[in-house]
Amino acid sequence: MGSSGQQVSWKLADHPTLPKGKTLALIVLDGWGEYKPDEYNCIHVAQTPTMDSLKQGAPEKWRLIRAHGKAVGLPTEDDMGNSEVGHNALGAGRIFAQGAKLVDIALASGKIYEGEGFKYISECFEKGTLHLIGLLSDGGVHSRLDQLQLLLKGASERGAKRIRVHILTDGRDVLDGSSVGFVETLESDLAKLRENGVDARIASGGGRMYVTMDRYENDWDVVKRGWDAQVRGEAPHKFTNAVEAVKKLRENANDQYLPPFVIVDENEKAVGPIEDGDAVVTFNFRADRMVMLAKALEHQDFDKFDRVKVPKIRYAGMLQYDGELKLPGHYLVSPPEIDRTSGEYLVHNGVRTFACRPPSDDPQVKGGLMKLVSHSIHIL
Ligand SMILES: O=C(O)[C@@H](CO)OP(=O)(O)O
Repeated sequence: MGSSGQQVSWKLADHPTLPKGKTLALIVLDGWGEYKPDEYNCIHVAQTPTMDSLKQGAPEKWRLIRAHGKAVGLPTEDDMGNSEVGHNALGAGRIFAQGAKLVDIALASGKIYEGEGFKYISECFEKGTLHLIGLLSDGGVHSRLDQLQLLLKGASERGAKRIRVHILTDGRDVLDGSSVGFVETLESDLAKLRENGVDARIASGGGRMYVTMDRYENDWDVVKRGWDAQVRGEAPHKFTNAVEAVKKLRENANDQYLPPFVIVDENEKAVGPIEDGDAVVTFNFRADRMVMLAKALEHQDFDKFDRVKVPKIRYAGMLQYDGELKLPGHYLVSPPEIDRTSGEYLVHNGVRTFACRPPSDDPQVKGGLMKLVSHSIHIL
């Protein structure tokens, strides 16, 4: 059965030019591409004899494929590609809407608020606080500021009376230093919510590479630093204002590596630690750098660091980040369901495949390009 529910044949017709029985290599070069041939294009400027000879040796066979924008299921042509969307799109043979686009559609139609995930967290709005944790930028790779803004508006209109945002500054998908402007924009949105009677504030923060957004269980201390600030309200730096915090901490670190900070009131008390009865949403749509926090928030038997305090909360991800682990169990938007990948077709047609990939790409590749199938050999 295909995703439409129709019975679809696995049979592949013979290729018109590729000979049968010969070995074929598919090699993915991360970060390689063609663009305007000017002095700022490092691939154009570099000496690339092998690629040049491949291109010039058989120009009739040379093709360019798009790895960004609508061609890979992103919302607009201005959206840059990235490893997750690339791995999902390669080999699918069709364009699947990716996380960013699925969230846009769900927010625009309002369906996000009708889903099980939102209903689940909104049970806490009457008595508890809604915490939103995620990357604060308009990079569009892991999250987007405009989606956070819509979620803040939508949640407050649907009963959230107390909201705390735990920000992670970017400087990787966007220019270093842009964090200050993003925090100012968020602060002015939160001020408007306060004018309308919603107690909305930034509660904590830190740079994405130093706080929270580690991936593939590389360094649990990164997640712990975030946990201490977000859940326990503890961090080495305390400020009463988030713009001031980011400006001050940037004197010694760039956006990606800002140390963790908490926002405190006039009595030095953290304004927004996560407590029993609260709701938590991680608003990144991209999975890889949210999975570790999702485990810490959701797993009862978590043992990667001492959480000290484990509040009883209702937690939902923007998307479900790991389909195999069903993590998290509650989510606001369903992730893309990528089926019938080229790897599956090859297996069904008796073509043996050998796949070799870096372990770091494992979760993404498993879902897309080479979806693990029983007859292929995968080497990490
Ligand atoms: O480091 C990451 O998380 C992203 C950029 O945000 O890079 P890549 O898509 O190459 O994994």
